[in-house]
Amino acid sequence: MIVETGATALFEEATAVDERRVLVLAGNRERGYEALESILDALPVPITETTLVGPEDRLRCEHLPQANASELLGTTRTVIALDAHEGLRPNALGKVVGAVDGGGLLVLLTPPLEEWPDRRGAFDGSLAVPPFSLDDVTGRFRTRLVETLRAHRGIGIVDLEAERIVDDGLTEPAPKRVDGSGESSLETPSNARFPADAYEACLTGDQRDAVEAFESLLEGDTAEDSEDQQRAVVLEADRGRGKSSAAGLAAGAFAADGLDVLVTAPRSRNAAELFDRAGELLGTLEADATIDGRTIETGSGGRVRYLEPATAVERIESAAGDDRGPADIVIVDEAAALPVSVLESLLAADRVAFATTIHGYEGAGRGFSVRFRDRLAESDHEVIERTLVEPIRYAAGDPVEVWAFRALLLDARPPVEPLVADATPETVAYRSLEPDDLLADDRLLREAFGLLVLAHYRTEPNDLARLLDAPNLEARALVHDGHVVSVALLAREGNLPPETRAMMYEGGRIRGNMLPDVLTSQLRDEAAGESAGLRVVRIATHHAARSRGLGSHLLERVREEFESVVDWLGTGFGATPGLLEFWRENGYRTVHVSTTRNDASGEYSSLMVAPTSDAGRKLHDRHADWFARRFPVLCTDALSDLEPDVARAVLRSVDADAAPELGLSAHDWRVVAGAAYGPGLFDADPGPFRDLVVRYFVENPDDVDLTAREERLLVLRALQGRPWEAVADRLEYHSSGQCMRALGGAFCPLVDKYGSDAALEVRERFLEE
Ligand SMILES: CC(=O)SCCNC(=O)CCNC(=O)[C@H](O)C(C)(C)COP(=O)(O)OP(=O)(O)OC[C@H]1O[C@@H](n2cnc3c(N)ncnc32)[C@H](O)[C@@H]1OP(=O)(O)O
Ligand SMILES: Nc1ncnc2c1ncn2[C@@H]1O[C@H](COP(=O)(O)OP(=O)(O)OP(=O)(O)O)[C@@H](O)[C@H]1O
Repeated sequence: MIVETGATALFEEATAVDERRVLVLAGNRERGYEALESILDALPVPITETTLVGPEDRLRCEHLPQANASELLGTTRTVIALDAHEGLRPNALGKVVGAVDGGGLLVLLTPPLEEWPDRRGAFDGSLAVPPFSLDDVTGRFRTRLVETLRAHRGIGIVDLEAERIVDDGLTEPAPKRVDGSGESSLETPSNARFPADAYEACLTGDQRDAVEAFESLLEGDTAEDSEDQQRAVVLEADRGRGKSSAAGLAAGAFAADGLDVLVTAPRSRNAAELFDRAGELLGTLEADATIDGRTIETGSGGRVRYLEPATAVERIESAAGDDRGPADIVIVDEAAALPVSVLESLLAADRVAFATTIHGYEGAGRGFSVRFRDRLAESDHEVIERTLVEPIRYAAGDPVEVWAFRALLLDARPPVEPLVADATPETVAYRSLEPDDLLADDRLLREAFGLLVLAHYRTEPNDLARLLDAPNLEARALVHDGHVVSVALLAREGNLPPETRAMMYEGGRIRGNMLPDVLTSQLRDEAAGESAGLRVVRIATHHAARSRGLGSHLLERVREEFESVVDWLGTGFGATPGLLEFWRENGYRTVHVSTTRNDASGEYSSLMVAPTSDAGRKLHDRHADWFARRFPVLCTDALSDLEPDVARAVLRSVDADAAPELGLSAHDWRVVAGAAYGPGLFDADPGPFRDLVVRYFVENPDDVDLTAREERLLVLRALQGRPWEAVADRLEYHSSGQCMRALGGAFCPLVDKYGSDAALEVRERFLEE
């Protein structure tokens, strides 16, 4: 009874101020469900607007397991109940909170709050990385979560055991001012090309501006507009600012104008709001629209339809060069939740819009900003950006948003620039970021986590829990005046018992242990997990203090601290020439490049090792040899599309001692020298050329002087076997013939450097002529 009354009061307050509230039902799980059912009966919320997120489908409403919480991204629910009794995935909490409507309620079913931190759940199992066990996983993330639940406004807590409302969660807000100004400012822009109804449907000025930005995707937008100019619109906002709706209003306006709009999002459901707004607008415009699931067709021949990302990419790619393409306009919703490689492929469309969330789930989807924005800037698209700030789903200042940002550190930021601008290796102190210190010092935690989030493709709320609770992880930092300027996340790997190694070798899966896992299961080295290692999972330097040696200083200090207790230091990351160079400079050497692109970053991953003991050296040396040997064959197979500059940097980052011995016969040398100095042809027998190229890059001799263009030619033609025309085109040679001569020329210094007597004889013979 008291529970229903409390929940009703909380719900009424939420509705009155268009904010959200949280209700925690802490105690026995069955009691929690009984309370939840009576609350749902008491609240004036239809079952169709309620979702239960948890392991079992126990209520009559929609049900999702925590693992599928992504389905809620971009949707709006009035009540969501989250059952955390069998464990809580921090990512799921982030996604769930963002989907609750203003005037809505998030109900958390938890164990008694005092006991919750010590209760291990399914997510904790994922943190128990061998050789550690579940007992080694701590409960600090939940300790912190409980503290925030108790401390923040707008959160009611019920102790089910004591049948007591511990905190009613009411904030007793002042009655809302009725603000008419918002309405009047929403005028249709002058010279608008979309119908006025599209603007009148907007709820905030920001949303109106966002809709207006879409007008740039119309043909002939400006006097100087050329039809060929590619254009892109980027909408960024925190959750619930109405960006999907803005995209929907624009989509409706395009379709009313007879245009074909292709919408894609990670899941069809994520585009629900977009389709609702498009359909409503077309209804208002009386555009004779027919709606069939995720396809709307208008009387003027326009259309808005949803396609899965993979299908959308396929259609766009197969229509490349086609005048009309698969659609006039492509809209990508929840873009940050898609892999960069998919976003890049979507950029093949001439007119494209991306709507994306800045803070709010999956570690703020920083990938979009960190990697994709650069690629967008490099593309031929003229980009218009809009940021939506004013909240729509709930009122500004919503206490639940404040709580979620803090509890999951969704808005964590590195220190502001002036605090670290003067940092140099001489001014900083090296320190361990012990989980207890992070728990006790929220500023330190925010700075360190904020730096990791900003610098990396995807840092999620789950990573916050890992940082605080995973037994295999350590964090180290450089601090300047107490502020974090460089941070490294380290994982202990290897040191695995024989049974675990055998299990991996026989195809079993293991948590964590990225390097031993790949070296054992893919590269068939059963002993790879025996030695102890430390992998640098992530490293980041504050953007205001990069290129001053801080990153290198941090790696040096890490090495000093750990070299006597591990056999190797290692790392694995999306390979770019700059990063490969950074790691190489710091003594790490490549032993493997993944044979598929990383789903999130779109790059091939490079694995590097810096040995610190004899055992580590043996492990490194055998893998470096194997890698140098297999690389040329991979270049015409899985790595045939590796960027030439990455291939150059990868080979240069292999230990020079692993440079393969040249087993070229006298005849092989005559073929190579004949092509370099005489009339011979590379195409007749590419094998010996390849060996020579690998040897050259890995050994990286000072006395051979090839230009970057010549080296790219060696990669593209000699290693990857790409057709002459394509290579000539890419490297801007006038013709295939010129490209062939250039390749011969590039081999001359290699023949001079490595050639056997047979090779030098050939050279002399042609030089004399
Ligand atoms: C496992 C991983 O975490 S890999 C991912 C590494 N982290 C990131 O990419 C996040 C963003 N980048 C950063 O935070 C920093 O650039 C770091 C951590 C890579 C390097 O930190 P810094 O303090 O700048 O390192 P430091 O000054 O010792 O070395 C810089 C050198 O590394 C190389 N380098 C590092 N990153 C890049 C890059 N993206 N592009 C080109 N060169 C690079 C360059 O040689 C650079 O020297 P330069 O500026 O004189 O050309
Ligand atoms: N112009 C509008 N007319 C009617 N409802 C709107 C409008 N704009 C936004 N809303 C409502 O506000 C809520 C948030 O809007 P929307 O889903 O477009 O925001 P979003 O920024 O895309 O959010 P998310 O990041 O969660 O996807 C939804 O419930 C939506 O129905």
